[in-house]
Amino acid sequence: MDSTTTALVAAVTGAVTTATAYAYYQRDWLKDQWLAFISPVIYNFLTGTTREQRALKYLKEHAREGDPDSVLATFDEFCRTQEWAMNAAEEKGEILDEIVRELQPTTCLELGTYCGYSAVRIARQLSPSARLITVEVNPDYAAVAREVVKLAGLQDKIEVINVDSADVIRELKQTYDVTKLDLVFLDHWKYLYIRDIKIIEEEKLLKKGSVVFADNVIIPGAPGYLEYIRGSKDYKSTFYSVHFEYMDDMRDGVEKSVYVGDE
Ligand SMILES: C[S@@+](CC[C@H](N)C(=O)[O-])C[C@H]1O[C@@H](n2cnc3c(N)ncnc32)[C@H](O)[C@@H]1O
Ligand SMILES: [Mg+2]
Repeated sequence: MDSTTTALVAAVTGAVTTATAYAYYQRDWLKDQWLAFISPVIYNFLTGTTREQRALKYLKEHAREGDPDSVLATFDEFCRTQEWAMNAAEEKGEILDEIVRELQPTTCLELGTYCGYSAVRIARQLSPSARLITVEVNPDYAAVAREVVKLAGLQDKIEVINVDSADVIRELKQTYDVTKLDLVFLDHWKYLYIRDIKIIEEEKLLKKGSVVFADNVIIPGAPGYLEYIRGSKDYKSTFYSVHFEYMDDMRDGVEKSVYVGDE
């Protein structure tokens, strides 16, 4: 081998080794991408339906109408026995349940509705006068979520808005008659957590004791948000180590931040 070939072989071997090591190091992230985006595309192509339509069909066939607990249990069953979906799932759901029980919020905002699993989870525990505004940018997901909410009988408590989260937050006071938010659930795309919490602050939508609950701060991960919220004197934050949704061998985390700043 001449020196050019030797250098080329060394460079290729080095690149492959580095890429393999990186992929191994990032294997949870890769698994997440596979579950969330790659495998459904293949299945959708083969069946001519979407995962969300398949989930809705399963819910309509198996859940008790007007019974939110049955809708949640059936959705969990679908995700564990049929297809994975990016719902907050049981373990994080129980933490969310506990927050709602303790806080007794009147006005709740969720960013990232998807099929409405966590919206149903939150709204089923709200008092008669309380409400949840949930925001979903994808029209197909929003349409499924509205049907899931209706199946659970919670359409009077949950408003599903199909607009980008930033636009809704800026309109909350004017258009949606919101004064302050008691509970904010951040569960849309992770890089948007920091953008949107800052808009929520600018709009002065938090009051002392408001809770901001952020999902998936480890997988896919929201490091910038964690650094911001933990470094701010306006929040007291607690991290919970939990399993990634429907994956008993993957660790994720959620961050509960209580607002203690000026109103
Ligand atoms: C992880 S899923 C939400 C899961 C849901 N909270 C649950 O636990 O049942 C994230 C959702 O956020 C939506 N999303 C992403 N960016 C958004 C934005 N800027 N505004 C509103 N929704 C957004 C995505 O379309 C996706 O459906
Ligand atoms: Mg999530």
